[in-house]
Amino acid sequence: MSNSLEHLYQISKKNKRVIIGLMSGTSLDGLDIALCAVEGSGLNTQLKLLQFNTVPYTDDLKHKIKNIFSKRQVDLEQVCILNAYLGSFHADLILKSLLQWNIRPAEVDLIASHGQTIYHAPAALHGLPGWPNATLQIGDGDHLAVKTGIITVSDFRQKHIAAGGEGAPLAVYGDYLLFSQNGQDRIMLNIGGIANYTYLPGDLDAKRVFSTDVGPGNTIMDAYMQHQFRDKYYDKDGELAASGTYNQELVAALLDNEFFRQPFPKTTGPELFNLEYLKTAQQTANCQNLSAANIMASLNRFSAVGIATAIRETIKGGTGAIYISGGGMHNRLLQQNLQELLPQFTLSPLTELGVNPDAKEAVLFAVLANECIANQNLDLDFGNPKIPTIRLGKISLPD
Ligand SMILES: Nc1ncnc2c1ncn2[C@@H]1O[C@H](COP(=O)(O)OP(=O)(O)OP(=O)(O)O)[C@@H](O)[C@H]1O
Ligand SMILES: CC(=O)N[C@H]1[C@@H]2OC[C@@H](O2)[C@@H](O)[C@@H]1O[C@H](C)C(=O)O
Repeated sequence: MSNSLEHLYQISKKNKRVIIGLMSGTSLDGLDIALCAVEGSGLNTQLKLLQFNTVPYTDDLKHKIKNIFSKRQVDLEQVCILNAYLGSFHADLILKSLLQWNIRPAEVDLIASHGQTIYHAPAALHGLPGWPNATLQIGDGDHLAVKTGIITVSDFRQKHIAAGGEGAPLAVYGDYLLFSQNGQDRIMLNIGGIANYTYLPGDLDAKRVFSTDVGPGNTIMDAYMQHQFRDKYYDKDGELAASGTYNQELVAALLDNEFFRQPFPKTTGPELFNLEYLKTAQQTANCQNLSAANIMASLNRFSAVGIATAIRETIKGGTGAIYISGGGMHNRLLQQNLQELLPQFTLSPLTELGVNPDAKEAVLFAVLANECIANQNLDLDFGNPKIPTIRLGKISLPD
């Protein structure tokens, strides 16, 4: 057996693994690096976050990714180059973080790399009869494995599609394993560029568990801020939106899309929710001349209503606990809007469950890599063809 294969086999037999989870999401703000100690697997998984870093991308890198991100036509040479570049660059960022944390690469068992989504095209979005769900993440795992010397699991979404899903949300697996609680209905809400949540019923019935995207979190707000104000990437603390008033007609027009009528679970992305989407809604609502503050207030309300409506549909007439993660939890107006729209629910930051909310998605990928490598059957069955019971990810060996 080769050294790497032997090493992989040894790691698969371990009961405790040190795993680095990586996430670079649709907001393109940087790379989240979560160093995790994972014990056990499946329903016996215990996870401790040992270290966490977010390394912001430079404006130049953001610009280069944006040029090929969620666009139907791009420069294919740039896609090809960025695929190799991001893999290798993420490896550099890991090595720097490990140095900072005083940890040798040999102490790490696995890297779990999400990569950078550059296009997400579920069939419901591309609408081409007979063509499959599809999604594309770049930043190849081989570059991470070779440069760091650490076995890398990456490209988690393809097998999900191959097995009947849409390639997302993958949060369902980790959320179920880490956060299910007997006796409490939970919504694990993540507000990134796109907002999604996992429903965890208090009776722990896996057949009722699901994760779904619910529409925009920050993505249109961010796009509008960046377009309107060259030096602003997002509406810090929701201040601009809070200085305006939302326009009811515009909010209604924003909500009037087939995506909101599709059943759960469903997925989406900035391929749909972008500035063009806003422009069309403004035309429908006949409100092209709103101030920037009023547009931001409307977009903020739109995100909140989309999220709240989906949650109320999931836990009909009930109450429950909502644990929030993702950058949108720092947007005060969005939080106020959500609390107003969901008066029967308790909204808390994920910190309350002992996990850094900014680290959550990176942590969830560490859990997926752990499941991929664990020398045990996957003891998960959601009974939902869109949430396949399958090990996800591709394994890259360093030599
Ligand atoms: N202080 C803040 N005030 C308002 N918004 C904030 C603040 N901090 C972060 N955000 C928002 O959060 C976004 C980043 O969130 P996050 O990193 O969770 O998204 P992501 O992981 O890239 O997206 P996704 O989960 O869709 O892949 C920023 O682009 C911004 O819109
Ligand atoms: C294709 C893709 O990258 N989707 C992301 C995105 O960001 C949030 C939402 O849209 C979610 O569906 C998914 O990420 C999380 C981590 C998931 O798969 O659960």
